[in-house]
Amino acid sequence: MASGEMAFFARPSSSAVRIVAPSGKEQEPVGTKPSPRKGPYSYTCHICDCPHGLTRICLTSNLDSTQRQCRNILIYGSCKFQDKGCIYSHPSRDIPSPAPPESPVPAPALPAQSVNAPVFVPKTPIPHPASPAPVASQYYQSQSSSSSSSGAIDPTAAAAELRDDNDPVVAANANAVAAVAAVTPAKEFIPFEPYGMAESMPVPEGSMMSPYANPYAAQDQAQMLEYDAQGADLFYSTSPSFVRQPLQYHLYTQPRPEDLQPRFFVPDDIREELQQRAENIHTAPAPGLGLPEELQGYHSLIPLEPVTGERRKFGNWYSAVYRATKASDGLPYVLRRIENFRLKDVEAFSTILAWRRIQHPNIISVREAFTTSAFGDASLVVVYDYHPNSTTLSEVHVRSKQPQATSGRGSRSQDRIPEQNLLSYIVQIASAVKAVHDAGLSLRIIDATKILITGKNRVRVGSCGVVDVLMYEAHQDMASLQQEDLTMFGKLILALCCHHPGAPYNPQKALEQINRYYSVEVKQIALFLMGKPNVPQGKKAIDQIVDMLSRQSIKKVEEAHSAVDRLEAGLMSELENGRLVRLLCKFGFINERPEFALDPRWSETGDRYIIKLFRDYVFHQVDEHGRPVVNLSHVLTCLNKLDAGTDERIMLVSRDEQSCLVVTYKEVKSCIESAFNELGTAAAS
Ligand SMILES: Nc1ncnc2c1ncn2[C@@H]1O[C@H](COP(=O)(O)OP(=O)(O)OP(=O)(O)O)[C@@H](O)[C@H]1O
Repeated sequence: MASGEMAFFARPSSSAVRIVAPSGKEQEPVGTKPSPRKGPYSYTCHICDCPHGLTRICLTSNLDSTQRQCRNILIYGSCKFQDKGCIYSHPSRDIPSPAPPESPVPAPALPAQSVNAPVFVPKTPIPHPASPAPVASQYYQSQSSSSSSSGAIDPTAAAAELRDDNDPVVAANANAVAAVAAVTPAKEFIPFEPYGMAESMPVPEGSMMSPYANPYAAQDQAQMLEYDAQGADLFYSTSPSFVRQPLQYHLYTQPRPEDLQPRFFVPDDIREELQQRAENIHTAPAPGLGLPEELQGYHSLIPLEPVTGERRKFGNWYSAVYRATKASDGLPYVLRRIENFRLKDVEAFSTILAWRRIQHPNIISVREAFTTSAFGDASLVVVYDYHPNSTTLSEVHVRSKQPQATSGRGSRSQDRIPEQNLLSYIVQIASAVKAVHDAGLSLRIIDATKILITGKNRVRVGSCGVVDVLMYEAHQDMASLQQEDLTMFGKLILALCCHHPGAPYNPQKALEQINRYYSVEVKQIALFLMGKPNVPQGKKAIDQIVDMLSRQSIKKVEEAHSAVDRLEAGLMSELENGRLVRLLCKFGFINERPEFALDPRWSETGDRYIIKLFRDYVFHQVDEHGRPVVNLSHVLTCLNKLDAGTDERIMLVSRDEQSCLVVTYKEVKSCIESAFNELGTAAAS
């Protein structure tokens, strides 16, 4: 850790604060303990030996105490000890409480309006001039280490000590301490530039790369934009009219200390996946596609496959797939449209009701079905759950052409499917088939183009119920339909093993391929599904496959449990972040509030002043060169200690560096709670 950072974590060994006389005045030798009433600078800390007996905060000053206004007036608005021996001056009770200490305003070189203007900060670091570089923070840094042994910390002594120095540069700095503190860059707005810091950050030992490196740095812009534009040119005759910046999935948590990663942030791969899905849901429909604006309560239709080129068929019917938003719940759904379908019997929809009851992790849920003329023809539409960023098994493993989904996961793998992945697919599909057969239904189509990969090795069978409506008139026997399901399942395995859709039509060659690359287990399953039943009743059953897969099923259950554990751990880390965000929201409600309860200085006085100083301590630290310290680990550490309300003490220094308060996190926490409760009570009344 950089030495500048260490200063943040330096823990004062004592809360005693020595008051030092300004130069030119006589100073009592350190160690003597005169009566607090005797001399202007000869008293010790409120905490250890003050007449107030305060144990909460320690206030310091280097002014004459008889002239100096009591800080309790400044902070609490009143002093309990005003008539009981407090040595400071108290204004008449009729006079309103003065404002808290303010930073000295530097000589007005700029018009008043410019004071609050955003500060321009060049992106490239500007070399700091020799003077006035070593300012107060540098002093604190050295003092904090020495003070930990002496037990005395005195920020105002910085100026005094610097003045004593013969070095004219340092002496000039001493005069500039207060002014510099007033215009310290800590108050400036510095745009957060995570990757801008990469060069200055140390690379942890043993790390393969800088923890602050942009994970996308290797990708060139064109590559990233390809993701952005993917599908748009392919799918739409007119290109989308908007320009969108490519999303950098890891931008928001960089830079971050590597050791904090597992505890405070969801793993990169999971976050990227979830963000891609969220982004996928919010893609807007391209104009000029001639799609209906509204359709039985669905709007914002967007095609999920190319609208130009070869028309897609579903059996004998032309078909199209759209994503649409349902007006009643605002969620995205998939509409599978079958063109030019004339429904002869509304009873055909009865099977859709049966499908709606099937909720299975490997089946895409069926929501509803209806007919519509909104497309200009008589269309059948079946509505399914939408799984963003998914792609079909065919696109990834079977089909010879390039993937064409709006935003599918990964491109087609030319490689053989690893045995474990293949078995995982087989177990999941067998589970789906079993659920459907147990419900007295049949899938009627088990094909690589209709099975979606919706996550890592996660498949779901789709397009359920459509064939039931289309073929309702045929009144086919359910038992034989289920037998057909099993045969189709076997064909699918052959197609996947050979990653070719024509493989099932040359089973001999396909089995040779399986022999070469896969285990006997896979071959036996494929043979059983494709072959003739060898059971007395003359029928194959999905339960037989489930039995054959029992060993694999146990493995997959274990893997699924591990995956759940991993996700829960990720969720847990975000849970912590949620806690910190709530804390930051409280800060936001309290700090810099312009007016509350008719008091324009509410957020600057009383407990709120401590909160303001704590905010500065957490976020507005500067290093020895006056540069802002953007140190996430400092922020997280402070906020966690605050949330826990620890007894650890920290020293809060006012912006003018004229006073400091030594408080515990517990005390800051209670200040925040009381200030926030005040706001909450007022909001509720
Ligand atoms: N429920 C769904 N959620 C998300 N995307 C889906 C869903 N159903 C289908 N899709 C996507 O819609 C696209 C088109 O689906 P479709 O079933 O027509 O597949 P296909 O590969 O084009 O098959 P075909 O060649 O038979 O048309 C696919 O890329 C698929 O990823």
